Amino acid sequence: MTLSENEQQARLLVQALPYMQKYENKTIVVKYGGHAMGDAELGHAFASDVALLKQSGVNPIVVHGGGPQIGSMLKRMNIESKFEGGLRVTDQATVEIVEMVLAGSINKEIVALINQTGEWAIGLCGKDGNMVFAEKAKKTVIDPDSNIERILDLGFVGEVVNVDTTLLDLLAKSEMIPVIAPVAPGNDGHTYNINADTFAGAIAGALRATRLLFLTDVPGVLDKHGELIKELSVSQARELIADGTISGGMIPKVETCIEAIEAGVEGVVILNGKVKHAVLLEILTKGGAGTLIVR
Ligand SMILES: Nc1ncnc2c1ncn2[C@@H]1O[C@H](COP(=O)(O)OP(=O)(O)O)[C@@H](O)[C@H]1O
Ligand SMILES: CC(=O)N[C@@H](CCC(=O)OP(=O)(O)O)C(=O)O
Repeated sequence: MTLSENEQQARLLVQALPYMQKYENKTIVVKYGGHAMGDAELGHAFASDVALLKQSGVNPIVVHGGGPQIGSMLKRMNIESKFEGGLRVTDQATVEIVEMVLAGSINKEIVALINQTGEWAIGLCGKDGNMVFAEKAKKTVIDPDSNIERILDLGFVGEVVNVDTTLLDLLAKSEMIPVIAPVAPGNDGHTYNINADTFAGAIAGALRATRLLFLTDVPGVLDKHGELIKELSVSQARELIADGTISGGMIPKVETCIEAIEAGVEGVVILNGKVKHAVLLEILTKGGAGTLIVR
């Protein structure tokens, strides 16, 4: 016997109930990466997922990136840009563009998309409400030729040194959904450009979030045969980095996941932001959608 369309829809809605109960009043930080943006339909689907979570009693917080969008604006302005160790070398002219693109246009685009659903979003960056403070990143790399460790001077690239959750705690009790750009001040008065994954990890850690979701452009962490790994412990994740299965941009992402879990986040999920409604499928369905990393 085949189920009528009505019955199928009703079943789906009923199946979401235990997950709505599980996440009621819990904080879910969603990192929305620049590669997952750009498609209008996907953008609307993302905004409606976040809106639905808020409406069902969850406390969603969006942290967004915008690497490719910063890249195109720098190109339009004829400012050269390069990456070292996965981070954008950021001089004064670059940090001004980074702040303009991240805390300006991209932030407000996401806010507008969520507001169009009838929910209320508020656009912020680390500067608002003294939320995040940064200091100059102290990143080192091993020179492959000499095998000697060298310190990278990345200019105004920052590392998060403090998160004050006063504003976010206040917003959690309100109708507002925070949408945060990864830009923060330093005690030295400079503005710092922070990798959006790292920034999302720091926010989730400070809030002891129940879930931290990373929306990227692959289904999750893949094994040696390219198959999706549904669940990983911190130690298994470390082994996959050590044996080279996890490489490139996935290394800092998984390292951020590990740090977030060690800071008190219950579980981190890496999933494909190019799949429509990826957030809802992950949070409100049985199968989940990507790779769950837990302690
Ligand atoms: N084991 C792995 N599983 C999945 N992706 C991997 C793995 N190892 C390396 N990668 C690479 O990591 C990329 C995701 O990292 P990154 O490009 O930094 O994401 P984003 O720009 O979304 O933050 C994937 O597109 C893939 O090329
Ligand atoms: C220091 C550093 O590299 N900052 C990033 C911030 C944006 C970002 O991380 O965006 P995605 O998540 O889309 O990659 C940058 O300038 O590109």
